[in-house]
Amino acid sequence: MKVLIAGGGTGGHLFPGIALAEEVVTRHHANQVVFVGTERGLEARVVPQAGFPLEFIQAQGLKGKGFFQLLKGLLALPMALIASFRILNRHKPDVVVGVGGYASGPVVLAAWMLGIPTAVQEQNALPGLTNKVLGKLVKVVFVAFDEARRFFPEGKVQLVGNPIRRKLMDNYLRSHVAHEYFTVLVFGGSLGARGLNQRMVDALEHLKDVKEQIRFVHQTGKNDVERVRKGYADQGFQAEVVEFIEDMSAAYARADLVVCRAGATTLAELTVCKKASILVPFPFATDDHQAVNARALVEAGAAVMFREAELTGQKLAEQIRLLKSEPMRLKQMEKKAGLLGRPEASKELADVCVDLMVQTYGAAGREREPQDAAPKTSKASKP
Ligand SMILES: CC(=O)N[C@H]1[C@@H](OP(=O)(O)OP(=O)(O)OC[C@H]2O[C@@H](n3ccc(=O)[nH]c3=O)[C@H](O)[C@@H]2O)O[C@H](CO)[C@@H](O)[C@@H]1O
Repeated sequence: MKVLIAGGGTGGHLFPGIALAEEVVTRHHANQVVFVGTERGLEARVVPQAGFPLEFIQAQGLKGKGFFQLLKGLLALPMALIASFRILNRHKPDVVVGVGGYASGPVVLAAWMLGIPTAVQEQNALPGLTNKVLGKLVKVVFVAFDEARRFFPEGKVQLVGNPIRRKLMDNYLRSHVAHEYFTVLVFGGSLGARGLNQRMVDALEHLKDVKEQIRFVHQTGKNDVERVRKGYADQGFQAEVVEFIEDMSAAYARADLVVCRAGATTLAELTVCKKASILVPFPFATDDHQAVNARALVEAGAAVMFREAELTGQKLAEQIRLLKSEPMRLKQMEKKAGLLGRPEASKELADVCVDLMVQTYGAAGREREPQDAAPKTSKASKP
């Protein structure tokens, strides 16, 4: 089976795609995955690192950018479609899955026009514009929140959760590694969050009395690392402050408490890794979708949420102190987070991809050019 995954931009869109890709290629040695993204997205760095081929198209967003940006985006669409047709004709995928982000729209649209089976994966409780439009065309819409169902045609929706990268899945079985100090992991989605960085630095002066008992691992995003590092140092706290955490699995495993945004992929990871969290949704997310995402965890008792506008450093410090002082409550929150986890999401997505391929091309998949074909011996047992 060959799956083409389109989209990316940020980690929240890309990493569920990587998780699906990992599942597909581990199922059978002849299975292949190719990604299509944009040169300015996170995929340009992460996909090659993960060992998957990546094609680029030039694509732009259409929503919320003003009239000229909209016009620019619309004018760029025909070129993006032509590039997508070329890529699809070259790779001849059995299934195309859009994960959101700029490249997703044109590639999934082109695949649909060519009669290739298509699906989209919507990570959030409130879908973005592209997925709402594509949802009308594709065969299957994967959602992670029940709230997202109502935006898509009935009968196409499959509620499977957000796929989690393989390395993070290790935490499903072993969510803690031994460590000496109470450890707080602070991160602001894949790009970091200045607002959250500031609140955390402001909180430190209210945590001085427990500074010997507490450690921080803090991801800042670009251009804020020095300022935040200095913030911890000035107050005498031990903290690992980095721009981006490559190994989130290790970071979660060490964390007793997570302070973060409420991006959908982050939340899926918190539940699979069974982590208690303080959530501060990104206040400018389209339709406030991060707050809606967060609600599921808050209502289940797995997290507490603060709106950024109402969160002072002092309030954040009080909440950290409170949770640190109540290990039983933290354990309960972890348990409740775990109950929401969907560790099988990538498997379920991959199963549906196989079904889509079989329905359209039969069990052997599409005929390919010899250099691209699966080894002869394996064809009978595909996928
Ligand atoms: C500002 C914005 O619109 N953000 C959106 C974006 O968020 P964003 O890209 O921030 O995505 P999420 O918070 O959902 O996921 C972040 C991902 O990045 C990984 N990670 C994070 C930090 C780090 O240092 N290293 C690392 O690997 C996390 O493990 C996770 O896999 O996509 C999400 C999923 O559609 C949406 O819910 C968010 O609202």
